[in-house]
Amino acid sequence: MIEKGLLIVLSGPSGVGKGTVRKEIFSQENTRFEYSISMTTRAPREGEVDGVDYFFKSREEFEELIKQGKLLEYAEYVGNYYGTPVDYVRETLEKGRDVFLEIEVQGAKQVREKFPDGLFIFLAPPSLGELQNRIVTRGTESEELIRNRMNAAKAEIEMMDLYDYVVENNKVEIACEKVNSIVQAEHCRRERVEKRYKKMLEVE
Ligand SMILES: Nc1ncnc2c1ncn2[C@@H]1O[C@H](COP(=O)(O)OP(=O)(O)OP(=O)(O)O)[C@@H](O)[C@H]1O
Ligand SMILES: Nc1nc2c(ncn2[C@@H]2O[C@H](COP(=O)(O)O)[C@@H](O)[C@H]2O)c(=O)[nH]1
Repeated sequence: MIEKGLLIVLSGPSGVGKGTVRKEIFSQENTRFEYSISMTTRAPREGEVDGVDYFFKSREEFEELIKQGKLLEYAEYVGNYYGTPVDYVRETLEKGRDVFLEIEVQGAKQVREKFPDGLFIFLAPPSLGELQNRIVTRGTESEELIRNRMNAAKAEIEMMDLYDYVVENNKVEIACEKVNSIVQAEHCRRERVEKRYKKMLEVE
């Protein structure tokens, strides 16, 4: 069996705290994941840096990437394209490194079809009221965009059953601990399967 990295997908509605949880996990010294930077046609927010937060693209550039098959998944979300670069993900997994995607649910569904062995975690808000409160407090979206994102959130929350795990983001540190534990448990499970498989091959 070829040793490959684990594909970890963190998904959930806008404003639930995916970015906050991901940044906290990546700031921890023992983190072994590689973050896949997404492509988007959304305009950069204040402080966002091209190649760090996203690869910012025009619609034409993005549609060209779709045509060339350069995206593992992509979705049109509230008027903008978002997508995951396929080469980076495949090359990093081949090196045996874990890849961490932070994406919305339409994209996560596509990844599940291509990587059924991935680990899919849904980050859930304590309530819709708190979700709205977080998007409003972040202060990055207009009232209209907040309404659109909240409408999308209701449909996204209905999809949480499709995930391997649901983690409620009430306290950031606890949500991070849970995500880390889920990943660790998945690695242990894989090691056990691998050992059993090797043993079986020895016997034959
Ligand atoms: N557990 C939490 N308790 C209170 N506030 C939180 C919590 N987690 C995140 N936040 C705040 O909620 C807001 C949204 O968080 P964040 O930007 O990480 O969400 P997101 O899911 O990545 O959003 P998007 O999908 O739109 O990128 C931020 O202002 C963040 O500081
Ligand atoms: N399907 C994908 N969704 C993505 C990707 N990168 C980010 N996202 C998600 O889009 C929404 C909106 O993001 P924002 O930065 O404009 O707030 C959010 O849920 C992100 O997680 C991607 O590559 N593919």
